[in-house]
Amino acid sequence: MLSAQTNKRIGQAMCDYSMLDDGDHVLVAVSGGIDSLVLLWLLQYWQKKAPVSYELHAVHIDMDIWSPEMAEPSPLLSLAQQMRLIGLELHVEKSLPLAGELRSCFSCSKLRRKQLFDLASRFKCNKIAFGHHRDDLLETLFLNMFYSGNISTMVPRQDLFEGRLAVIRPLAYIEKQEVVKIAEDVGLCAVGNFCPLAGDTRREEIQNMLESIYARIPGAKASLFASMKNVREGYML
Ligand SMILES: Nc1ncnc2c1ncn2[C@@H]1O[C@H](COP(=O)(O)OP(=O)(O)OP(=O)(O)O)[C@@H](O)[C@H]1O
Repeated sequence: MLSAQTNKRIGQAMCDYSMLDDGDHVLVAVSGGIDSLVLLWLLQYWQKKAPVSYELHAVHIDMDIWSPEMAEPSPLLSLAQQMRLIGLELHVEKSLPLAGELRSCFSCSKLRRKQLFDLASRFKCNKIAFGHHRDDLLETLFLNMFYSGNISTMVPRQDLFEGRLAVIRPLAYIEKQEVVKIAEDVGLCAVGNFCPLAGDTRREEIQNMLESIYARIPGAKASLFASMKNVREGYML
């Protein structure tokens, strides 16, 4: 189900950033997208063979976008089906209202992040796992350079609140296509995304740009990824 190479890369990321420790309680943020479903399956799969013992708490924030008039089934029903396949319970929490703010990807994800942090504290979790992978990290690097004028990305591990909580991204070293392959092998399916704002056009633009670079320059993706670990500060402005 997990190729040796993919397994090795996930293990390397876990090890490089000490992602899991004995006694950890990990809140796994499950959107219903394929990345976080694979993440949850994977953390459960690793639980059986990891040298450390940890607990998983799968949590979904219901963004309350679906309505019965929509042609497709409720995402919560589809999500319940995926959870049966994984064999874990899912805690579903209604999203907090966006107080006076216009709905945008930025405002929704900021609020969701805060809500997940609060839930981690409520469930006594010391880690939160997100489903971001290597392609997400690379795209964010370019998004930040092109639109915010800084060189940064999402890190595989980020310690917050004086170390009381750590955000971890166990898929940080594997590519989207490896995530999709795991999903196919396990039989996981992404749940429909009904957000009218779905499809981040800036991110899509960067994705297209990177895809065309990867197609033209062999090894460019690996090299770009390696460069994030090899910043020569003395040669920056
Ligand atoms: N509604 C949600 N409830 C819980 N966690 C979420 C939710 N939306 C996003 N997340 C978390 O944030 C991560 C990144 O969010 P993003 O919006 O990029 O996800 P996505 O592309 O919709 O789904 P996925 O990353 O699971 O394929 C997800 O992998 C997941 O861990």
